[in-house]
Amino acid sequence: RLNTWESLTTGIAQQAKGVIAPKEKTPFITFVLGGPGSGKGTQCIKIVETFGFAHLSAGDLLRREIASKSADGAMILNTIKEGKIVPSQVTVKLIQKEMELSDNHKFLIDGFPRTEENRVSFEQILSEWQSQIGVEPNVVLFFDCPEEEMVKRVLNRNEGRVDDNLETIKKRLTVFQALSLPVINYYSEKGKLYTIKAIGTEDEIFEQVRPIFAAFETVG
Ligand SMILES: Nc1ncnc2c1ncn2[C@@H]1O[C@H](COP(=O)(O)OP(=O)(O)O)[C@@H](O)[C@H]1O
Ligand SMILES: O=c1ccn([C@@H]2O[C@H](COP(=O)(O)OP(=O)(O)O)[C@@H](O)[C@H]2O)c(=O)[nH]1
Ligand SMILES: [Mg+2]
Repeated sequence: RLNTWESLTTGIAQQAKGVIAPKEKTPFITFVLGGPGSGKGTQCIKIVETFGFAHLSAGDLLRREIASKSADGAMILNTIKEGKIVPSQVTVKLIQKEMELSDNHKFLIDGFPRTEENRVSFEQILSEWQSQIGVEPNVVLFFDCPEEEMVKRVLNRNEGRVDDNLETIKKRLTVFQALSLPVINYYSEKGKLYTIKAIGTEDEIFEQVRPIFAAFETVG
């Protein structure tokens, strides 16, 4: 019997690709959290290479909306320039669509949830899809990085982002402290949080990340 997740995702996958690709596996969801410049995106690439996850960057999905000149594009651009958080319904819808279109069942959700409101909205979606197996992510990674290091990295990022300037970075750090740390604390209390000391080389940091996912691989 198809569960809710399977029937939903199969229907959409068929429409999109013209093939029947039933999803047999329970989704495995990882949230990747940490301040701006803490190295989330960089480590996600390594996790994808090593463990075969689908990488969904909330920031990339929002930037894609801006680039495609969609109805929400101008609002998203202004919000990002101000270092504020886009309304949950917009971000959750984009993430949901990507998950439905993916052939993968292992998801890295990078840079989301950034607020308690983001978290609750996403968990509501999960609960509709998979009421039988709970509404929590399986793993929450927290890249813990000193502010001065994050500022240095963001100013050197060179991706032409409208928010990678000192003025916006200061706002983003304030938003991170006020709105995102409560989400991290929530998952810490739930026993889901894996804190990574996010200083050192990319490879050194990945050696802290690797055993977390390796442990889940052996469990199955
Ligand atoms: N361990 C590291 N040491 C130095 N620079 C890093 C490290 N990891 C990532 N960077 C660089 O810092 C910048 C921010 O990294 P990124 O992965 O985009 O972070 P985030 O997604 O958390 O904002 C990028 O230019 C990246 O190349
Ligand atoms: O769930 C999200 C993710 C991102 N953003 C916005 O997009 C910006 C860039 O996010 P991204 O994750 O790309 O930045 P990073 O932390 O990687 O530097 C943030 O500052 C927010 O303004 C948002 O509103 N909601
Ligand atoms: Mg990023």
